[in-house]
Amino acid sequence: MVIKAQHVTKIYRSGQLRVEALSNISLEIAQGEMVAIMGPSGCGKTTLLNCLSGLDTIDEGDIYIRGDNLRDLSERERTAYRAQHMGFIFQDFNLLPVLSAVENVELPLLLARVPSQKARRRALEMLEIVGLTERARHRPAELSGGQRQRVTIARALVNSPTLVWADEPTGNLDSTTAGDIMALLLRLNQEQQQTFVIVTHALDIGEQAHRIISMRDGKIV
Ligand SMILES: Nc1ncnc2c1ncn2[C@@H]1O[C@H](COP(=O)(O)OP(=O)(O)OP(=O)(O)O)[C@@H](O)[C@H]1O
Repeated sequence: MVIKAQHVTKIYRSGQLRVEALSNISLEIAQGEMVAIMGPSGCGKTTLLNCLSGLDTIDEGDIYIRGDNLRDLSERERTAYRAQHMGFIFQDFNLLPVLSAVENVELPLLLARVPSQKARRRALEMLEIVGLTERARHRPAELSGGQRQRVTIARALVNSPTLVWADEPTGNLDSTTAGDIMALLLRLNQEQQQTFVIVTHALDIGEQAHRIISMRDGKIV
């Protein structure tokens, strides 16, 4: 199992308020699986993704990524682990506005000290895979929403992560573009055996995954 969660509870506290966002969640996700996390607004989907990926900490339970208990890793180790083994696709893109598409995509490689020529080659390869070769020199502001999302995907996958986390990857795209993006993720999942965990509201997107994890009120149902 690539991911194993056992009895995970996550509580948000602010002042007197206490929200149990995850209640006693246990799950397993296998290498190469594409899993969709679905459920109504506020049920804890984003929280689950943030906790499983180690972006956020949990209050009770254990999360194992490829056998390593996240609890046993320091903040710095978890950050390094994410940089090496994980890719993130979020809805608000997080692209750097002053960099071109290819510069945005090669950034994770340069941060990992890959030589610049090699990084550029690999970034252009990824842009070709997502069908954006012609837009490589454009900045995010000069791209459409769907094109920006494809740059985000190229950047998330450029260092061949074993695990890819996507939070509403098609959230603000029209249904045709959303379908194209999902087809792209499915193809990459098949070709490269990467594991995908996708949070989505859209049933037509979720149904294309290998498995749907349904949540309600912080629990898996
Ligand atoms: N930083 C926070 N502090 C306090 N409560 C929070 C915080 N983040 C989320 N919550 C609460 O935790 C619960 C789960 O939120 P989460 O964002 O995980 O839900 P979601 O299923 O992703 O929702 P949506 O589909 O609307 O994005 C909600 O009740 C939310 O209000």
